[in-house]
Amino acid sequence: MGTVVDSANQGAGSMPTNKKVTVIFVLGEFSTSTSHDLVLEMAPHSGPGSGKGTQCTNIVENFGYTHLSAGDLLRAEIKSGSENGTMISNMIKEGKIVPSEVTIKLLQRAIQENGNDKFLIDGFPRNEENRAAFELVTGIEPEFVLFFDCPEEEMERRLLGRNQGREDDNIETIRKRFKVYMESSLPVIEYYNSKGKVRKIDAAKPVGEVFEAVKAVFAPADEKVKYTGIVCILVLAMCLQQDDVSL
Ligand SMILES: Nc1ncnc2c1ncn2[C@@H]1O[C@H](COP(=O)(O)OP(=O)(O)O)[C@@H](O)[C@H]1O
Ligand SMILES: Nc1ccn([C@@H]2O[C@H](COP(=O)(O)OP(=O)(O)O)[C@@H](O)[C@H]2O)c(=O)n1
Ligand SMILES: [Mg+2]
Repeated sequence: MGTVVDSANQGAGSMPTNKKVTVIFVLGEFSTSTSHDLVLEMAPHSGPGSGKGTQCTNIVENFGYTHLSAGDLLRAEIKSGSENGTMISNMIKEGKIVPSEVTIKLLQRAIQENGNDKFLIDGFPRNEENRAAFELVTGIEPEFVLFFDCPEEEMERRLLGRNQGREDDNIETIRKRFKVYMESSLPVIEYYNSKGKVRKIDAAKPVGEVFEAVKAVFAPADEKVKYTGIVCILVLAMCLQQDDVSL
Protein backbone atom coordinates (compact mmCIF):
# COMPACT_ATOMS: atom_id res chain seq x y z
CA MET A 1 0.00 0.00 0.00
CA GLY A 2 1.11 3.59 -0.54
CA THR A 3 -0.06 7.13 -1.12
CA VAL A 4 0.59 8.98 -4.35
CA VAL A 5 0.92 12.72 -3.97
CA ASP A 6 0.09 14.56 -7.14
CA SER A 7 2.94 17.08 -7.30
CA ALA A 8 1.16 19.04 -10.06
CA ASN A 9 -1.55 19.85 -7.52
CA GLN A 10 0.71 21.19 -4.80
CA GLY A 11 0.83 24.80 -5.96
CA ALA A 12 -0.28 27.75 -3.81
CA GLY A 13 -3.87 27.42 -2.65
CA SER A 14 -4.42 23.95 -4.02
CA MET A 15 -4.51 20.81 -1.89
CA PRO A 16 -2.35 17.84 -2.90
CA THR A 17 -4.38 14.88 -4.13
CA ASN A 18 -3.63 11.89 -1.92
CA LYS A 19 -4.59 8.48 -3.16
CA LYS A 20 -3.98 5.20 -1.34
CA VAL A 21 -3.04 2.49 -3.83
CA THR A 22 -1.97 -1.15 -3.96
CA VAL A 23 0.89 -1.83 -6.36
CA ILE A 24 2.33 -5.06 -7.74
CA PHE A 25 5.54 -4.86 -9.78
CA VAL A 26 5.74 -7.25 -12.76
CA LEU A 27 9.30 -8.15 -13.77
CA GLY A 28 11.32 -10.84 -15.49
CA GLU A 29 14.98 -9.98 -15.24
CA PHE A 30 18.04 -11.13 -13.31
CA SER A 31 21.77 -11.84 -13.52
CA THR A 32 24.26 -14.70 -13.42
CA SER A 33 26.92 -12.82 -11.47
CA THR A 34 25.88 -13.56 -7.91
CA SER A 35 25.96 -16.21 -5.27
CA HIS A 36 22.42 -15.47 -4.22
CA ASP A 37 20.31 -18.67 -4.13
CA LEU A 38 17.33 -17.22 -5.95
CA VAL A 39 19.39 -15.64 -8.68
CA LEU A 40 21.63 -18.68 -9.12
CA GLU A 41 18.52 -20.77 -9.56
CA MET A 42 17.39 -18.42 -12.31
CA ALA A 43 20.83 -18.01 -13.85
CA PRO A 44 20.27 -19.66 -17.25
CA HIS A 45 17.29 -17.40 -17.95
CA SER A 46 16.55 -13.75 -18.69
CA GLY A 47 13.78 -11.03 -19.07
CA PRO A 48 12.13 -9.19 -21.98
CA GLY A 49 9.67 -11.40 -23.87
CA SER A 50 8.91 -13.47 -20.77
CA GLY A 51 5.19 -12.69 -21.21
CA LYS A 52 4.73 -9.87 -18.67
CA GLY A 53 2.32 -7.90 -20.85
CA THR A 54 0.37 -11.02 -21.90
CA GLN A 55 -0.19 -12.17 -18.32
CA CYS A 56 -1.00 -8.63 -17.11
CA THR A 57 -3.94 -8.63 -19.56
CA ASN A 58 -5.19 -11.88 -17.96
CA ILE A 59 -4.76 -10.50 -14.43
CA VAL A 60 -6.69 -7.34 -15.35
CA GLU A 61 -9.63 -9.43 -16.68
CA ASN A 62 -9.73 -11.73 -13.67
CA PHE A 63 -8.63 -9.71 -10.66
CA GLY A 64 -9.67 -6.11 -11.38
CA TYR A 65 -6.21 -4.52 -11.51
CA THR A 66 -5.22 -1.71 -13.88
CA HIS A 67 -2.20 -2.53 -16.04
CA LEU A 68 0.47 0.18 -16.34
CA SER A 69 3.35 -0.80 -18.63
CA ALA A 70 6.36 1.51 -18.19
CA GLY A 71 7.44 0.68 -21.76
CA ASP A 72 3.97 1.48 -23.16
CA LEU A 73 3.89 4.81 -21.27
CA LEU A 74 7.32 5.72 -22.65
CA ARG A 75 6.29 4.79 -26.21
CA ALA A 76 3.10 6.89 -25.84
CA GLU A 77 5.24 9.80 -24.64
CA ILE A 78 7.34 9.56 -27.84
CA LYS A 79 4.16 9.55 -29.97
CA SER A 80 2.72 12.55 -28.12
CA GLY A 81 5.54 14.72 -29.45
CA SER A 82 6.87 15.46 -25.95
CA GLU A 83 10.16 17.35 -25.57
CA ASN A 84 11.63 14.13 -24.11
CA GLY A 85 10.50 12.09 -27.12
CA THR A 86 13.80 11.97 -29.00
CA MET A 87 15.80 11.13 -25.87
CA ILE A 88 13.35 8.32 -24.91
CA SER A 89 13.32 6.96 -28.46
CA ASN A 90 17.13 6.84 -28.59
CA MET A 91 17.33 5.11 -25.19
CA ILE A 92 14.78 2.46 -26.21
CA LYS A 93 16.57 1.80 -29.52
CA GLU A 94 19.76 1.23 -27.53
CA GLY A 95 17.95 -0.91 -24.95
CA LYS A 96 18.99 1.52 -22.20
CA ILE A 97 16.96 2.53 -19.13
CA VAL A 98 15.34 5.97 -19.40
CA PRO A 99 16.11 8.33 -16.44
CA SER A 100 13.79 7.53 -13.52
CA GLU A 101 12.28 10.98 -13.18
CA VAL A 102 10.76 10.71 -16.68
CA THR A 103 9.25 7.24 -16.16
CA ILE A 104 8.06 7.93 -12.61
CA LYS A 105 6.28 11.11 -13.69
CA LEU A 106 4.40 9.10 -16.32
CA LEU A 107 3.51 6.35 -13.82
CA GLN A 108 2.38 8.86 -11.19
CA ARG A 109 0.17 10.67 -13.67
CA ALA A 110 -1.37 7.40 -14.87
CA ILE A 111 -2.12 6.34 -11.28
CA GLN A 112 -3.66 9.71 -10.42
CA GLU A 113 -5.82 9.83 -13.52
CA ASN A 114 -7.20 6.33 -13.02
CA GLY A 115 -10.19 5.65 -10.76
CA ASN A 116 -8.85 2.25 -9.72
CA ASP A 117 -6.71 1.75 -6.60
CA LYS A 118 -5.01 -1.53 -7.65
CA PHE A 119 -2.17 -1.38 -10.19
CA LEU A 120 0.13 -3.82 -11.96
CA ILE A 121 3.28 -1.90 -12.83
CA ASP A 122 4.91 -3.86 -15.66
CA GLY A 123 8.59 -3.47 -16.59
CA PHE A 124 9.39 -1.31 -13.58
CA PRO A 125 11.61 -0.91 -11.55
CA ARG A 126 14.28 -1.98 -14.02
CA ASN A 127 17.27 -0.74 -12.04
CA GLU A 128 18.17 0.40 -8.54
CA GLU A 129 17.65 4.06 -9.49
CA ASN A 130 14.09 3.27 -10.69
CA ARG A 131 13.35 1.41 -7.45
CA ALA A 132 14.79 3.92 -4.99
CA ALA A 133 13.40 7.00 -6.77
CA PHE A 134 9.88 5.53 -7.06
CA GLU A 135 9.83 4.70 -3.36
CA LEU A 136 11.15 8.15 -2.45
CA VAL A 137 8.77 10.09 -4.69
CA THR A 138 5.58 8.07 -4.16
CA GLY A 139 6.18 6.38 -0.79
CA ILE A 140 4.78 3.21 -2.35
CA GLU A 141 6.10 -0.25 -1.49
CA PRO A 142 4.82 -3.06 -3.72
CA GLU A 143 2.64 -5.79 -2.17
CA PHE A 144 4.87 -8.25 -4.03
CA VAL A 145 6.92 -8.63 -7.19
CA LEU A 146 5.59 -11.01 -9.84
CA PHE A 147 8.64 -12.49 -11.53
CA PHE A 148 8.36 -14.29 -14.90
CA ASP A 149 11.15 -16.79 -15.41
CA CYS A 150 11.83 -17.95 -18.98
CA PRO A 151 14.87 -19.35 -20.85
CA GLU A 152 16.70 -16.72 -22.88
CA GLU A 153 16.37 -18.65 -26.21
CA GLU A 154 12.58 -18.81 -25.74
CA MET A 155 12.36 -15.09 -24.96
CA GLU A 156 14.47 -14.24 -27.98
CA ARG A 157 12.16 -16.35 -30.17
CA ARG A 158 9.06 -14.64 -28.72
CA LEU A 159 10.47 -11.12 -29.16
CA LEU A 160 11.48 -11.78 -32.76
CA GLY A 161 7.96 -13.07 -33.44
CA ARG A 162 6.10 -10.34 -31.53
CA ASN A 163 5.22 -8.36 -34.68
CA GLN A 164 4.19 -5.15 -32.95
CA GLY A 165 6.47 -3.02 -35.10
CA ARG A 166 8.71 -2.21 -32.13
CA GLU A 167 12.07 -0.71 -33.01
CA ASP A 168 13.74 -2.62 -30.19
CA ASP A 169 12.52 -6.09 -31.26
CA ASN A 170 15.51 -6.79 -33.50
CA ILE A 171 18.32 -9.16 -32.65
CA GLU A 172 20.93 -6.40 -32.11
CA THR A 173 18.80 -4.42 -29.64
CA ILE A 174 17.45 -7.59 -27.99
CA ARG A 175 21.03 -8.64 -27.11
CA LYS A 176 21.67 -5.16 -25.69
CA ARG A 177 18.45 -5.35 -23.63
CA PHE A 178 19.45 -8.74 -22.21
CA LYS A 179 22.86 -7.29 -21.25
CA VAL A 180 21.28 -4.25 -19.58
CA TYR A 181 19.00 -6.56 -17.58
CA MET A 182 21.92 -8.68 -16.48
CA GLU A 183 23.88 -5.64 -15.30
CA SER A 184 21.16 -3.41 -13.88
CA SER A 185 18.34 -5.48 -12.48
CA LEU A 186 19.97 -7.92 -10.09
CA PRO A 187 20.09 -5.51 -7.12
CA VAL A 188 16.37 -4.85 -7.57
CA ILE A 189 15.47 -8.54 -7.54
CA GLU A 190 17.85 -9.20 -4.65
CA TYR A 191 16.40 -6.31 -2.69
CA TYR A 192 12.85 -7.61 -3.02
CA ASN A 193 13.92 -11.22 -2.53
CA SER A 194 15.56 -10.26 0.76
CA LYS A 195 12.19 -8.84 1.80
CA GLY A 196 10.45 -12.09 0.83
CA LYS A 197 8.44 -10.26 -1.84
CA VAL A 198 9.36 -12.16 -5.02
CA ARG A 199 6.70 -14.53 -6.47
CA LYS A 200 8.45 -16.53 -9.18
CA ILE A 201 6.46 -17.98 -12.08
CA ASP A 202 7.70 -20.52 -14.67
CA ALA A 203 6.93 -18.54 -17.83
CA ALA A 204 8.30 -21.05 -20.36
CA LYS A 205 4.97 -22.90 -20.52
CA PRO A 206 1.96 -22.09 -22.77
CA VAL A 207 0.04 -18.90 -21.88
CA GLY A 208 -2.86 -20.76 -20.19
CA GLU A 209 -0.57 -22.82 -17.98
CA VAL A 210 1.44 -19.76 -16.97
CA PHE A 211 -1.80 -18.04 -15.99
CA GLU A 212 -2.80 -21.01 -13.77
CA ALA A 213 0.39 -20.36 -11.79
CA VAL A 214 -0.34 -16.62 -11.72
CA LYS A 215 -3.86 -17.28 -10.40
CA ALA A 216 -2.41 -19.30 -7.53
CA VAL A 217 -0.44 -16.19 -6.50
CA PHE A 218 -3.41 -13.79 -6.72
CA ALA A 219 -6.26 -16.01 -5.50
CA PRO A 220 -5.06 -16.41 -1.88
CA ALA A 221 -4.97 -12.61 -1.48
CA ASP A 222 -8.56 -12.40 -2.77
CA GLU A 223 -9.65 -15.29 -0.52
CA LYS A 224 -8.08 -13.57 2.49
CA VAL A 225 -10.11 -10.40 1.87
CA LYS A 226 -13.31 -12.45 1.45
CA TYR A 227 -12.59 -14.53 4.58
CA THR A 228 -11.88 -11.42 6.67
CA GLY A 229 -15.18 -9.93 5.46
CA ILE A 230 -17.14 -13.06 6.40
CA VAL A 231 -15.54 -13.22 9.86
CA CYS A 232 -16.38 -9.52 10.47
CA ILE A 233 -20.03 -10.12 9.49
CA LEU A 234 -20.26 -13.19 11.78
CA VAL A 235 -18.74 -11.32 14.74
CA LEU A 236 -21.13 -8.41 14.14
CA ALA A 237 -24.11 -10.80 13.95
CA MET A 238 -23.07 -12.48 17.21
CA CYS A 239 -22.71 -9.10 18.96
CA LEU A 240 -26.16 -8.03 17.78
CA GLN A 241 -27.65 -11.34 18.94
CA GLN A 242 -26.09 -10.90 22.40
CA ASP A 243 -27.58 -7.40 22.62
CA ASP A 244 -31.04 -8.85 21.78
CA VAL A 245 -30.75 -11.49 24.55
CA SER A 246 -29.76 -8.94 27.20
CA LEU A 247 -32.73 -6.67 26.39
N1 LIG B 1 3.57 -18.35 -22.54
C1 LIG B 1 3.79 -17.96 -23.80
N2 LIG B 1 4.08 -18.86 -24.77
C2 LIG B 1 4.34 -18.46 -26.05
N3 LIG B 1 4.31 -17.16 -26.47
C3 LIG B 1 4.03 -16.23 -25.52
C4 LIG B 1 3.76 -16.57 -24.16
N4 LIG B 1 3.55 -15.43 -23.47
C5 LIG B 1 3.65 -14.41 -24.36
N5 LIG B 1 3.94 -14.90 -25.58
C6 LIG B 1 4.17 -14.10 -26.81
O1 LIG B 1 5.52 -13.64 -26.70
C7 LIG B 1 5.61 -12.28 -27.13
C8 LIG B 1 6.13 -11.42 -25.95
O2 LIG B 1 5.14 -11.39 -24.93
P1 LIG B 1 4.89 -10.09 -24.04
O3 LIG B 1 3.72 -10.37 -23.17
O4 LIG B 1 4.85 -8.89 -24.92
O5 LIG B 1 6.25 -10.13 -23.16
P2 LIG B 1 6.99 -9.01 -22.32
O6 LIG B 1 5.99 -7.94 -21.96
O7 LIG B 1 7.55 -9.71 -21.11
O8 LIG B 1 8.08 -8.52 -23.22
C9 LIG B 1 4.23 -11.89 -27.63
O9 LIG B 1 4.18 -12.06 -29.03
C10 LIG B 1 3.29 -12.87 -26.92
O10 LIG B 1 2.14 -13.14 -27.68
N1 LIG C 1 11.32 1.12 -16.34
C1 LIG C 1 11.58 1.17 -17.66
C2 LIG C 1 10.87 0.33 -18.56
C3 LIG C 1 11.20 0.37 -19.91
N2 LIG C 1 12.16 1.21 -20.34
C4 LIG C 1 12.56 1.25 -21.77
O1 LIG C 1 11.56 0.70 -22.61
C5 LIG C 1 12.08 -0.46 -23.27
C6 LIG C 1 10.97 -1.46 -23.51
O2 LIG C 1 10.43 -1.86 -22.26
P1 LIG C 1 9.18 -2.85 -22.21
O3 LIG C 1 8.88 -3.12 -20.78
O4 LIG C 1 8.08 -2.33 -23.05
O5 LIG C 1 9.78 -4.17 -22.90
P2 LIG C 1 9.35 -5.69 -22.75
O6 LIG C 1 10.08 -6.26 -21.56
O7 LIG C 1 7.88 -5.71 -22.55
O8 LIG C 1 9.79 -6.34 -24.03
C7 LIG C 1 13.23 -0.93 -22.40
O9 LIG C 1 14.16 -1.75 -23.09
C8 LIG C 1 13.84 0.42 -21.99
O10 LIG C 1 14.60 1.00 -23.02
C9 LIG C 1 12.84 2.02 -19.45
O11 LIG C 1 13.72 2.77 -19.84
N3 LIG C 1 12.53 2.00 -18.11
MG1 LIG D 1 5.97 -5.88 -22.30
